[in-house]
Amino acid sequence: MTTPLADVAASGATLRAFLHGLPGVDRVGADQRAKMLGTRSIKTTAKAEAIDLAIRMVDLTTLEGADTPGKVRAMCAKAAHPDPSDPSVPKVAAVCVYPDLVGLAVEALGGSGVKVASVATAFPSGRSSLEVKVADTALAVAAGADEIDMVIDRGAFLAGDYLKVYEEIAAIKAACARPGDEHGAHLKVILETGELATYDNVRRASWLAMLAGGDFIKTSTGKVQPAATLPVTLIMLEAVRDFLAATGRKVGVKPAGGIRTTKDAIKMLVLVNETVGEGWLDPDWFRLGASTLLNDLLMQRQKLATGRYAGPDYFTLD
Ligand SMILES: O=C[C@H](O)COP(=O)(O)O
Repeated sequence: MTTPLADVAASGATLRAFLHGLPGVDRVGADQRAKMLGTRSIKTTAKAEAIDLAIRMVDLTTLEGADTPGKVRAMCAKAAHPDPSDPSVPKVAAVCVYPDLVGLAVEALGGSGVKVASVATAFPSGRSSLEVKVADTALAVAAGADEIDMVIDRGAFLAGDYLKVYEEIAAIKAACARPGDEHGAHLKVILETGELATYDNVRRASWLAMLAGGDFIKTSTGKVQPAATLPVTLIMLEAVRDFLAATGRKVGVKPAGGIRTTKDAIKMLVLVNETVGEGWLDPDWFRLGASTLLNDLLMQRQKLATGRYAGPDYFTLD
């Protein structure tokens, strides 16, 4: 007898049986399909729309030990007005920073509509106790983070301790709650696909994160290679599509790490359109986590509008 979806995490054994019962990923098929979709070209008018959509989907990110208040303030200004000389350029979806910089980002972005995302849970390795991870999350939520980007415990996942990973995600989801806010901070669950070894594991980790309550599944921290590849993003998109069909709950997807060019971003949008359709072509359901993509989107946007590139000093540094 199959375990109902609501009960799959009743024990480590039921969870394992469920995750290992998911259909295996055809590796060659996934690579080929992602490659084929990655070669699709789009028309100029569609390209202009795609660039603006991609800008609206960017989680503008800085996750460096050397991040200063000044750098984060400058990034927030850019997030709200990517090109101050052109008010037709849309704002990005969110900025993404370390927990100690959330308060500053909230203040800098006040009223702009740009969300503040914070990494948490001993990012990027995730190697700490659950107590520390919950406290890390609570700090960011209390400082006003709209979104939490947590990392899964890859060590536990690869050792087959799926229940530990599930319970940790559920605990972090609980730490996202905020008094007077029905949903609390949105939880993005970073799988760090570059450490998961197989596409089957990417599918299993996607389901695990969604079953445990993740609002988004995210490929990578940006600190491990390979990061947001097309095949991995494809597998995660298929997972959210199948999860919606099975449970009625829609989950978002965020590829992050190594997305640097307009071409990279448009390939991602084609993948979304062809895999899960227009329902995910929205910043509420699809994000592009990137530290340096925005400038290229702005350059290509201007090239489309004017026929020429701005000089290299035109846009502020990412
Ligand atoms: O979440 C976003 C990533 O950390 C950014 O990675 P990136 O620097 O390769 O764009």
